Amino acid sequence: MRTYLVTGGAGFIGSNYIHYMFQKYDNEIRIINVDKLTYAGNLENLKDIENRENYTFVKADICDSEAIMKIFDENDIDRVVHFAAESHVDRSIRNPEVFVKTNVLGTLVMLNAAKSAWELPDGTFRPDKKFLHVSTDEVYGSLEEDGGFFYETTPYDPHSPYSASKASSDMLVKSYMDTYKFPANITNCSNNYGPYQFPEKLIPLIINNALQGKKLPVYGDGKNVRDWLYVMDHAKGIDMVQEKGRLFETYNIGGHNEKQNIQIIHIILDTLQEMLPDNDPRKALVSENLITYVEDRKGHDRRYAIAPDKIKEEVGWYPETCFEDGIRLTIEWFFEHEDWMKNVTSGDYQKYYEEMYKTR
Ligand SMILES: Cc1cn([C@H]2C[C@H](O)[C@@H](COP(=O)(O)OP(=O)(O)O[C@H]3O[C@H](CO)[C@@H](O)[C@H](O)[C@H]3O)O2)c(=O)[nH]c1=O
Repeated sequence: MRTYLVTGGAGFIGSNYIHYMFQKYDNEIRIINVDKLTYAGNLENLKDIENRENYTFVKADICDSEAIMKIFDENDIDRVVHFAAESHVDRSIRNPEVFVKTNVLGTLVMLNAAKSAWELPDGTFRPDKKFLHVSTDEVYGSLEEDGGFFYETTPYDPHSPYSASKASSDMLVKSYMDTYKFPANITNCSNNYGPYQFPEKLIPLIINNALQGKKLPVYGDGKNVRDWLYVMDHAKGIDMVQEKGRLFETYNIGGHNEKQNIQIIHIILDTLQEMLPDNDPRKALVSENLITYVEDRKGHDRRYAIAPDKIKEEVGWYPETCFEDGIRLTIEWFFEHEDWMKNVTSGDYQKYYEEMYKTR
């Protein structure tokens, strides 16, 4: 039975990945989930699988090398899938330190722990051990509005403290592959959306605000473009890269679904109107009048878009969920999980929201 060590498995993408893996492999795998449970990590995301015999949760910080080494000492880990990261660009602009600590130093700790557990006396690695580092397309910088794509060969040009920290972590993984032949892959994904996403990110924030008749903040002119990827497609892509991809390679994972932010907001409003029953009082609150243009994000990247070729040709992966279906599934999930949203938006979130949006 293959044993996975998943970091950040209580977060948005990590918890979707764990769900995907149990749906796919059921009792053929074991998953150990290590998560620090920051504001963005939530064990509620894993309620339905927490009692499985082949699942273990460990509360630990990836920067705590002793705690991480202990997991490797006590378990024969076959796969590491490294999600744990500070991920929100706006937060990184206000407080970069924690991004460097978690994303850069945390990745180094994970690399060192896996290396020492997997390395043989002759400097080669135990067969069939693999590390996958989950990263972002933001490391490539920003594209022109009217064309071009990110390729795996595109030079790195990160702009925000967040993307700079992810670029640094990618470089560390690359250095371990180049120097030690450490068995790893890097994936760089586009913007994810779907169940369990924390409402600091555009899509869940707009859904949550619209349902309460709160303003919908649009940064700048609203014409920045993101390439939206349904999170379960991403989870599948990660698994396929790890099992079918060439070791030491980078694979970009994109949604091939470019949309301007303002288009996303209109689609959400239309879909909410369509899905809410006539007798639901929230229906009257959902309105285009809530759209409010606010101060732009500092250094706001204009456009991200990933070329589909490499992962499709080499691994056979492509995004299966069209945006129309993905956004309906997402909204449906938020309708069915009102308590989840209430929980994550109580307490600290209110403070964050007021602080972040008070000048906006
Ligand atoms: C929260 C918020 C965002 N925006 C804009 C800023 C961006 O152009 C776009 C999406 O913003 P965010 O949801 O914060 O996502 P973005 O900055 O693109 O970064 C995401 O996507 C990246 C992948 O591209 C991930 O690596 C990041 O971890 C993830 O946070 O919407 C608004 O106009 N208003 C808002 O209130």
